[in-house]
Amino acid sequence: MAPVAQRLFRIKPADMIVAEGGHGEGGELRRTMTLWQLTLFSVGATLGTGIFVILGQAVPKAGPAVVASFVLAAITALFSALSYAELAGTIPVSGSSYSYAYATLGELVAWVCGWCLMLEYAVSVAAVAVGWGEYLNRFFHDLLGWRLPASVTHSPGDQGGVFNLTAILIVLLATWLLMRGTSESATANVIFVMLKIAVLAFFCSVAFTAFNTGNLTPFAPLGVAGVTAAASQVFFSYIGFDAASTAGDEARNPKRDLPLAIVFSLVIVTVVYVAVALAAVGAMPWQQFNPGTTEAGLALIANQATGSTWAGVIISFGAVVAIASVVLTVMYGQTRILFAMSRDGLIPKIFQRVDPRRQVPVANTLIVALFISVLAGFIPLGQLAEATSIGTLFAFAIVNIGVLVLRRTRPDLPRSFRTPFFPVTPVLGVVLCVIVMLGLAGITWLAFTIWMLAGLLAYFLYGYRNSRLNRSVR
Ligand SMILES: NC(=[NH2+])NCCC[C@H](N)C(=O)O
Repeated sequence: MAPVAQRLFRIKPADMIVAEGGHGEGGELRRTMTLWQLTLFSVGATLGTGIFVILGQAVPKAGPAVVASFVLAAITALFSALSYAELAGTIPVSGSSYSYAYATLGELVAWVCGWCLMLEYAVSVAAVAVGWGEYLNRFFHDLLGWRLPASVTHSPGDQGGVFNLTAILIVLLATWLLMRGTSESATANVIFVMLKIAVLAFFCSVAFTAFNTGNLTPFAPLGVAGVTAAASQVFFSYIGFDAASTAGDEARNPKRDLPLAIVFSLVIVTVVYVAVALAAVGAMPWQQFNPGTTEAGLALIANQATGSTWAGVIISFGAVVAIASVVLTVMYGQTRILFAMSRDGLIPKIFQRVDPRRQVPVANTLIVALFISVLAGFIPLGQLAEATSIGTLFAFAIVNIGVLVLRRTRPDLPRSFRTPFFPVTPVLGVVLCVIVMLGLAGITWLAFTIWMLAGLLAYFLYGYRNSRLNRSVR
């Protein structure tokens, strides 16, 4: 048996990761996704509750300068996106940053990364599902003048909530779709994304009719600190541009397409967000964005701008259909990450069992659905979103470090994309991730610490012993 340190930092060779991509027990994943589908897959995983709900919550922190916060968050995301693109083009498999860390920084870091990805994926699905419920309720309210009772639309303790049934509903619907197979879901996703962009464009056109430049001055009433605080909060809305990196095993031409899909999707969402944020703060004085009452914020602004509820009906209907696509694609991503971790022996085998008829990891999907439902039903949106961001930023930092390491240790590997201005870009990537993390609440840090300790415990009790690399390193 190898000494402990050697086992903790054992590396899974990049070539080996590439060679075994897509094989599970009982079947293989299919290579069906094109560049177009991969890009829209990432956009679909990104545009969601962040822009539809969290924008409204961030305005009181920064004032009209929330637009600058969106740009700041986009820049943070961009540095990490370039690192993702480089690693995705070098090690084009499913499993995202987890697989990259395994090839560069060793098993323990890979495990930590995979554990953070559960925050980025499973926990974020719960957050998104809660935002979905808000729009469903706004839709009922604006169309019928009736809403579901607070007891089944809020988490316990929040405005009389008992448990958030609406959020759980959408999780179950996505589970059902995923069980029917990937390529069908990818096609459905293209339609959802188109709809989502159409709804946001509609919002902009309505809000711009009520645009008042007076609303933009003073631009940054709460100063630079307000802008950065809001940037930490809206960072959540950018999470997901990396989603294509979880579908490497199902991409037709992963080496060429994954890096492009990652960068394209980030550019698309940045343009959309800045336009929507500008339209929102131009249409409504920032003082009227009240942190407690901005539920389904975009619909509310549109109603104010038009003086009637028809615009709200359209926006909330679109949001309900569109945010559903985030739940779908991100849940898909989570199952594929667990698939990769299970293949490596770090979590139990049940996660890599592929149903031979449907070619889908069925048990895996059901376990993920259960975990997400519990979170979505019982924890409020703000906390879920912050937990998502802190875990994601940590994983992003590791990816940036991974680029630095792999250039040194494996300069020979063919890279279909190289991050520009190396090593400045990945180093800045790490620094920006840390700055944004520092903007998150103390309670988020506490939850994150507990989550990480639980992860380490799980690793030493299970993964450390059952790792498939145990057979090669002796
Ligand atoms: N891994 C993910 N793509 N998670 C989804 C993140 C949330 C998404 N950015 C939104 O605004 O709703």
